[in-house]
Amino acid sequence: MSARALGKIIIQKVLTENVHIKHKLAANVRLLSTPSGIYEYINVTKTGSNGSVGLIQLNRPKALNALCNGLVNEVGQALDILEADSSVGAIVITGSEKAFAAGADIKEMANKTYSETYSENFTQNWARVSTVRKPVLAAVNGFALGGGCELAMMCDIIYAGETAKFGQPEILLGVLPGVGGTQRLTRAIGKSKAMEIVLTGNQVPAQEAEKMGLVSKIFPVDQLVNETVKIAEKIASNSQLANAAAKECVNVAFETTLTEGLHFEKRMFHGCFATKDQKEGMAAFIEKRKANFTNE
Ligand SMILES: CCC/C=C/C(=O)SCCNC(=O)CCNC(=O)[C@H](O)C(C)(C)COP(=O)([O-])OP(=O)([O-])OC[C@H]1O[C@@H](n2cnc3c(N)ncnc32)[C@H](O)[C@@H]1OP(=O)([O-])[O-]
Repeated sequence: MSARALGKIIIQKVLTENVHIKHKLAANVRLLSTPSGIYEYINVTKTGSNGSVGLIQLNRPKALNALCNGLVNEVGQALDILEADSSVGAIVITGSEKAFAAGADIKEMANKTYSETYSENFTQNWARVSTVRKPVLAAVNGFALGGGCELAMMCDIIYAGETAKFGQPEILLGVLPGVGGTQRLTRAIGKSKAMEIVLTGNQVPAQEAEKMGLVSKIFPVDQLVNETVKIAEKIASNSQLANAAAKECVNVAFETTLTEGLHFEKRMFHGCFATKDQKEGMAAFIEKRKANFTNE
């Protein structure tokens, strides 16, 4: 089958069974593929007005989007492409209604030895998500467990469907979270709650996760992706330079003292005055018109 025919089938799949992209958004969907061909474990499209939102949908339904090495590599490739595409201002990562991702692929890693994990530097390819400079939003329906919860936490904003469930059940497998679960969870919700989740392996419903501060907002299951794309579209309409600088500042808040963080933020703010987008944004306000940012 030709790549074009395969592409058509995948687009149709995206439109009909996957992520409830409504007609307005679907009209903008364009298929993206790797340099070497079509993805096996994910669907990647550009959506929103002018294709300004990159949408990555994890698509390994039989294994509840378990994060095998191939899937994680594909997410990395897609992020490279979307990061390099100047027409994309924000990225959304989602799964299916049943599962965002049920964790790292247990079957794939069950027989690994310590020397293999150490020499391969197992999980190093997961880090790509957290190094993306454009805003990344997670739209979580269903299970976000283990590495799935960690993947969501690598994103900048987490939105959840009403029936989403978060958890770090690695302890039940005789291990512990390995791609940031203990660290990001503790920073997000504090020691006691994080410890409870990590040590019990219990699943936390979306409503509870929202109260703890892990989730920013909850939407009905069938509206989650649409609503997340809408917010991503709004973010994508900002200056990409200002977005990246603001994201850097918020992330620095996790890594440094308040004094250092305030200093860094002030310097980044000063830096904005070197951009055309600052001139355009402020002129647009004064002239009572919409800003037309050029990311310069
Ligand atoms: C690496 C960095 C550190 C991260 C570590 C981790 O994430 S450790 C992981 C932490 N995560 C966990 O411990 C969660 C493990 N998963 C579960 O506990 C349950 O699947 C469930 C509660 C999510 C859903 O229950 P349910 O009764 O609705 O569904 P079901 O159970 O019938 O599953 C359907 C199919 O999906 C398959 N599959 C699912 N997950 C995985 C996986 N992670 N792997 C592989 N396969 C997985 C499952 O085997 C089955 O396939 P089969 O056998 O029919 O060919």
